[in-house]
Amino acid sequence: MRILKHLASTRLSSTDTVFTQSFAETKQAFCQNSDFYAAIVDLNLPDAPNGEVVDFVMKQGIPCIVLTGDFDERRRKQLVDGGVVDYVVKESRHAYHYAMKLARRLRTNHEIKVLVVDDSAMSRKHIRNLLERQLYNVIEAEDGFDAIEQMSIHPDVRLVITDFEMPNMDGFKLVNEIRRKFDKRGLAIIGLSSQESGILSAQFIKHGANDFLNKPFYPEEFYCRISQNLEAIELIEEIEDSANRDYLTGLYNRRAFFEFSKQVLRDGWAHSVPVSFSLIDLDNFKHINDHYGHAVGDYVLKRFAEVMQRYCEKFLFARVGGEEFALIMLGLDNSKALALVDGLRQAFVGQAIECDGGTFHASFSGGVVTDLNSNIDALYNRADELLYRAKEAGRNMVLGQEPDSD
Ligand SMILES: Nc1nc2c(ncn2[C@@H]2O[C@H](COP(=O)(O)OP(=O)(O)OP(=O)(O)O)[C@@H](O)[C@H]2O)c(=O)[nH]1
Repeated sequence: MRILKHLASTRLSSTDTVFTQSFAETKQAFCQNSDFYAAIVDLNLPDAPNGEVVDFVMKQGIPCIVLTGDFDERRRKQLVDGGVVDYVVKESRHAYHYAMKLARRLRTNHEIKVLVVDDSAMSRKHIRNLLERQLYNVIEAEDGFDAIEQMSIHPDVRLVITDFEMPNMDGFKLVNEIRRKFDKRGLAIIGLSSQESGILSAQFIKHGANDFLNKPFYPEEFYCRISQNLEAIELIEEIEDSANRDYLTGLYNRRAFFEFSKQVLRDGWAHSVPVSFSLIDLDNFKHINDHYGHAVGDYVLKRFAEVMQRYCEKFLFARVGGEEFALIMLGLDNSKALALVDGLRQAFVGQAIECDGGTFHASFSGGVVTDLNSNIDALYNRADELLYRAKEAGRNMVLGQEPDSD
């Protein structure tokens, strides 16, 4: 219980967790809370020594993870066949981590689309049942052509589980086809086969699959492979996201901004809507650092980022330099974009920044330009000229372009 409480506080910190130590306490907890989304249960409780709690939890319609001290194959099979999400043996600390991780996944699995491709309806149904037990969002396809069509309808599928032997198009060909459009960073593919040939697994992987499972498989093995492959994708996403972010403010960094803004410009051009661009530079920032200290300077940058997140959430923005920020606004003409950035300025100036010596107010200057057909470098240079003029004219102001150049 101590280990579970510790893990819950670190790994499920955003979830309310209720701990019970007997069957009676468990029933009471269900009377008091109607919104549990998962349960981790021990089979042996002082007042319910034979796993009675499992039936009780499952009757409430809650996914149930068994975490037990005994490995009994007959019991394991009975529970897994009966619908528990997983049967985890408390062999090591890792087992507790695994159960917690699984509980955390159950909260978000409904957002993950899994495409199951198999010409056998029975096999599809079996895999669907296993996946739905862990609350995944399942889509089915009965052959390769159907699978390709389903992928075009659901491009947000994160995992494809495909059989090898299928009419019209085998598993290898399908993996090849899918990989033309979807790379390994965003989509995992697991191949399946009941053929004895050991070479199949290597061939599946060479054709672009991430993993392979021989049929028939233990449900636990199936679940381990699924979560491992999905975790690998999520990890890549996290790494990519942190490479795109500025460490101090959490906003996009300069490289990401320049990359993503190309698409915004393309969208503006394709839909013939204006695109406005603003360059923003905090005023007298050297003085803030010199006078209040570098830590306060950092704090000001973070506070500004927060205001920007609130004010500009619909648009793409980033910290593009030390105290320099950029914002690209699809669909706003120059006067609307100017009003938005000036509103941002007023909101920021209105905030008192607290520090050891009391409070002070910081400001920024900005330039806003608009163009339908310009590239990002040209917009940047023109906004920079306006920003320079705003600094020259006394700071704490935002300048738009002359009306006839909109
Ligand atoms: N605290 C802190 N300071 C930074 C960071 N990045 C850049 N700076 C500082 O920001 C200051 C920018 O100074 P300047 O370019 O002279 O501009 P300024 O003082 O804002 O003056 P104007 O732009 O003309 O209003 C420099 O002193 C940099 O060291 C950062 O991440 N944290």
